[in-house]
Amino acid sequence: MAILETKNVNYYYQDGDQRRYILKDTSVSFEKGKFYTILGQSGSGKTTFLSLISALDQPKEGEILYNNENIKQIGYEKYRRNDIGIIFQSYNLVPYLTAVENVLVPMSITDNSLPTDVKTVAYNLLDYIGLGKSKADRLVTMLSGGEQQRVAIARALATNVEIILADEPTGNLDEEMEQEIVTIFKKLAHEHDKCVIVVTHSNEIAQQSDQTFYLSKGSLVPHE
Ligand SMILES: Nc1ncnc2c1ncn2[C@@H]1O[C@H](COP(=O)(O)OP(=O)(O)OP(=O)(O)O)[C@@H](O)[C@H]1O
Repeated sequence: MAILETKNVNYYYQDGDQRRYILKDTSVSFEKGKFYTILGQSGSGKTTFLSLISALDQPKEGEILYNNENIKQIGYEKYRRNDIGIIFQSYNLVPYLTAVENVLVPMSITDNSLPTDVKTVAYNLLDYIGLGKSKADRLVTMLSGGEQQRVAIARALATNVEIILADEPTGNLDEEMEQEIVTIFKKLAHEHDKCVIVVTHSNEIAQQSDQTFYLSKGSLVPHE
């Protein structure tokens, strides 16, 4: 069963009296336990699509369903707070906080029920993702790019969400680090039953995913 679905989603920018369509009648569905990639040329609308399923922006027409419920009904803010984790190319961590403090931020605002000892959960998550206690207690600006992106992944997982969304998560990383991050995404999907959706330019990453969609001329087409 689909955990996330778009139904006849349209998105366009108004250019004078013309509408420039970025997404046209887009209907796709995503399941738990799968690692998806979205490929497409620069400017094709990949980030736009991700911002719609992240509820950072809203479709002009059509619906986005989480567990069969329109995210508009759930409430965009509530959906963002409780149901998804987002990872950005530039990490978007809070620079004056330590790694573990960054992971604690979403835990303090979610409505999801979490264990009482959230700090232990945060340390365990960082450890799972490859950052031990000494790095967890370091200011994030004192960590390497790859380590910062691991913190961002731990932060995305901290509220126990089922959907992980990432926009060019390895865009700032070297190949070795990229592979390590991709391995984490695969594990999250296959061992922890998450739905992982990654926007990327990389065919190498796409080849490692369970399903690739190619975005072109407003359509998201499954890629064999
Ligand atoms: N505020 C805006 N007003 C008008 N056009 C916009 C606006 N924001 C984005 N666009 C256009 O929408 C199109 C899709 O942008 P988007 O960032 O989603 O593409 P992308 O596939 O993620 O590109 P890239 O791979 O380069 O990041 C682009 O042509 C962009 O110029």
